[in-house]
Amino acid sequence: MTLSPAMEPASSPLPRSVRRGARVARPRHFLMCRPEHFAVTYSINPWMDPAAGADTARAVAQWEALRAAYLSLGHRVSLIDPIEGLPDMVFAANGALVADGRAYGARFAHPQRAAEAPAYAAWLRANGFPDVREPAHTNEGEGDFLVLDRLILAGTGFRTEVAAHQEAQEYLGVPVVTLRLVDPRFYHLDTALFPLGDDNVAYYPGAFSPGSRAVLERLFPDAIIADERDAAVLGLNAVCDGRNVVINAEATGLIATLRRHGYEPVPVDMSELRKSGGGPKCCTLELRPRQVPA
Ligand SMILES: NC(=[NH2+])NCCC[C@H](N)C(=O)O
Repeated sequence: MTLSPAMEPASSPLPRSVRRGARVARPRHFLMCRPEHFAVTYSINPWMDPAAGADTARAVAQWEALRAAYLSLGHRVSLIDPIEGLPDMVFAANGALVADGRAYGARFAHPQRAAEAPAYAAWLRANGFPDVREPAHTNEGEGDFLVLDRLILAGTGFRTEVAAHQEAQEYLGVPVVTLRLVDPRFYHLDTALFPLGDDNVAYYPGAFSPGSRAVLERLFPDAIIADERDAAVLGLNAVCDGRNVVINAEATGLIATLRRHGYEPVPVDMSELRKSGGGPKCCTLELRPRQVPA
């Protein structure tokens, strides 16, 4: 039933636009890498247990379903060729940070992934993003840099160095806000927080230092707060286009909360890729074109 404005309850917890179902999706351009060489052969985060093994065919099937979900939502997906011997290359988010048509290249914290950085930089240069900055400091791309409308949130504590936050800010000319991660299960910012559009976010407070939690409360008084159960299935490793939220299916509490706030959850099964510590967002690098001034 649609309420006429006069009939709306005086103190509804949600903004009027949400009650009218006005969340608007914006089409995106994503870069992905098919996990043909996916494996868990080393351990650089607490999710990775080489002894437990991983099923490459299952990972590919889950990844194909993720790609199909993006395409069905009207997004564009480009592909970078996977490289043998780089089992984590499927996690395209770590390959760079692309904003306003320019790319800030990655520099991985662990030697096992180092060769991914030049591969992603070369792809970007050959595919419409000639402006790729070679970073002087360790950073794992969109794993630790999340772009909002007016600022970039940047994680540190496990992988990306604060010096890289400053380097990205100087290069891109966008304010970069440093957030300190403290729980090793949430070693990248994109495992603990995702942008919702409209300069709002969803996050799990327990992943952040007290000071960073206070920063988040101050910046995002209307944020969606996730609990530990949803965080522990990597429910925060989600991709929102402003309306649809592609999210791990097991994050049932967060899925219900998102729906209540007017978002359209699109659950996906990423259980095989989670054995490496990844979810939908990790598999997805957003390619943001140059903004043409209005
Ligand atoms: N954007 C992400 N959170 N990527 C997940 C990367 C997973 C990979 N095994 C690593 O530890 O580096």
